[in-house]
Amino acid sequence: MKTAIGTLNPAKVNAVISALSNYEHITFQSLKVPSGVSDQPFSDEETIQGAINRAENARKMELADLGIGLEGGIIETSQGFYLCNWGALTGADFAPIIAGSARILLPDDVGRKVKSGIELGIVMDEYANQFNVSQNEGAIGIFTNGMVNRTEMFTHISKLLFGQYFYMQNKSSGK
Ligand SMILES: O=P(O)(O)OP(=O)(O)OP(=O)(O)OC[C@H]1O[C@@H](n2cnc3c(O)ncnc32)[C@H](O)[C@@H]1O
Ligand SMILES: [Mg+2]
Repeated sequence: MKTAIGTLNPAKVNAVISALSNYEHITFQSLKVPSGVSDQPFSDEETIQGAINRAENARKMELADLGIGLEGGIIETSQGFYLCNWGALTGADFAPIIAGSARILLPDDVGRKVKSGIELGIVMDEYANQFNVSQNEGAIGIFTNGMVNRTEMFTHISKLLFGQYFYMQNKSSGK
């Protein structure tokens, strides 16, 4: 079963592949696609929409059976700014399957810089004095001292997505 992944970011691609490593009948193709939302989504709603758009764009461009989209964003609450990440799994004959991940509070100065219009990836490189944080451990890796990295978090989302898909398949085939 051919699945198109709507990104070339290795932190995301490796996450999807590792989540499905025991399912050999599922093959993957990754490609860069438009998310249809801002480069830095700023609400759950916008982040979810970005994930759905990536999944659908990837599926259609690759003529694949399934499309998967993973999108990172930030939300503002009365407690401060939180990192949020969402994923979507789509196919021609079912409504998008959605899943979100754990969220953590960001330092206020990081959140405010993102709110002022700078992408989190850029803010994080400067904050951590590193290069390409978003393609490696991610903000979540930096702020959890490496205990949960971005790939691990997206692996969890990928399992939540495909798990729901397999459940739906089994249910409709009466298993
Ligand atoms: O190539 P794509 O798939 O777009 O990967 P990306 O790293 O840009 O990731 P997103 O578009 O999903 O995330 C939106 C922005 O938020 C940043 N971002 C999101 N989560 C992050 C994290 O955990 N660590 C660092 N940057 C993060 C990311 O770098 C982008 O600037
Ligand atoms: Mg991006």
